[in-house]
Amino acid sequence: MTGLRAVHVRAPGKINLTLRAGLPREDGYHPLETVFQAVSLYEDVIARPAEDISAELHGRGADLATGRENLAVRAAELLRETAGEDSGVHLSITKQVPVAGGMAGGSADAAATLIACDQLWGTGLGREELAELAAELGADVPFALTGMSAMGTGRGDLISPVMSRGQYHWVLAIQDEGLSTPEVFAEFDALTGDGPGADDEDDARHGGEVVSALLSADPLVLARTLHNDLEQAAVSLRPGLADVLAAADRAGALAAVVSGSGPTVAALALDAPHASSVADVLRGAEVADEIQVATGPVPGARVIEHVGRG
Ligand SMILES: C[C@](O)(CO)[C@H](O)COP(=O)(O)OP(=O)(O)OC[C@H]1O[C@@H](n2ccc(N)nc2=O)[C@H](O)[C@@H]1O
Ligand SMILES: Nc1ncnc2c1ncn2[C@@H]1O[C@H](COP(=O)(O)OP(=O)(O)OP(=O)(O)O)[C@@H](O)[C@H]1O
Repeated sequence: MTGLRAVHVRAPGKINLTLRAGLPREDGYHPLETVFQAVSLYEDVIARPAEDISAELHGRGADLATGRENLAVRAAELLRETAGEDSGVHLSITKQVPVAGGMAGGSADAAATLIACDQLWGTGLGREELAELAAELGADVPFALTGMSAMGTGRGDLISPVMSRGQYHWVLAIQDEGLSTPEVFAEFDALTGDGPGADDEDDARHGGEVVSALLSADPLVLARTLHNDLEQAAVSLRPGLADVLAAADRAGALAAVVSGSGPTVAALALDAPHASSVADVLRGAEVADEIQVATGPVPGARVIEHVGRG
């Protein structure tokens, strides 16, 4: 124990700029090649010393489970066990990232919790060991630690940072009712059969295109590279998403793509004023429950405040 009274950590949601998925492996996971960008919708976790591990949720997640079903609680338990710690923590989590929205909100909670508890308990584990725990918790958790822009391979959990120039402006079309990630992957399998997958020659080229687009700082160049292999599966489960994609196009977005397993649609704009005008048009089109603007890339899970000893 460090004697700290509280640690506040913030972690971002993500968009998959490009995502290529292959055929399922023996463990059921799909090999991925994806380029992530962390965006300015955040999860805030405040960790305070307590006897046991518990959580309370505010914002979007107010009705989510606060027991072991919660990925943040599992993150605290895993860290406690790994570090041989015997103290507990109370987690106060404020969610901005849509729940089950394909933007990895639960993963951001888990990443923020690992950092917050590590600081609170003074576990002495390094960033690399925390990244290993992150991968145990879920495929999207390691990226939430790293943030910015990165390539994800393996299950999407092997992260290599990617250079990016400039800020990109996004309009996010958010739905109240989420999609289940395993169901979207199962629909992807049903639609692809044993067709081509991530080990296609084209795929490596595609990831490379996004990487050079990010160096250009030009949203028009990035727009041409957005792609998601899971989009068709998400649209098949939620046909209304086709209307969102079409409405984003009509609203003048440079390009739009379903993020990860959906249902959030991310539409790329030229700059901040353009994002605000695309957002207004999309609100008027009434194709989503909520429209938000966000920018990226932004940093991964980081400490905002330590509340001192005393
Ligand atoms: C769709 C993405 O958001 C893209 O970044 C991620 O691949 C999903 O990552 P995640 O939600 O952290 O996924 P996990 O919690 O590890 O896995 C949930 C379920 O999603 C499916 N899953 C996930 C990742 C992956 N590479 N292949 C999969 O098939 C599996 O059915 C798995 O049981
Ligand atoms: N802290 C948490 N926040 C949100 N969901 C959580 C959390 N812990 C567990 N869950 C469960 O996980 C499910 C998906 O969570 P999440 O919001 O991370 O979805 P997602 O953004 O689609 O994830 P991904 O993009 O990583 O697939 C939720 O429906 C919920 O049941």
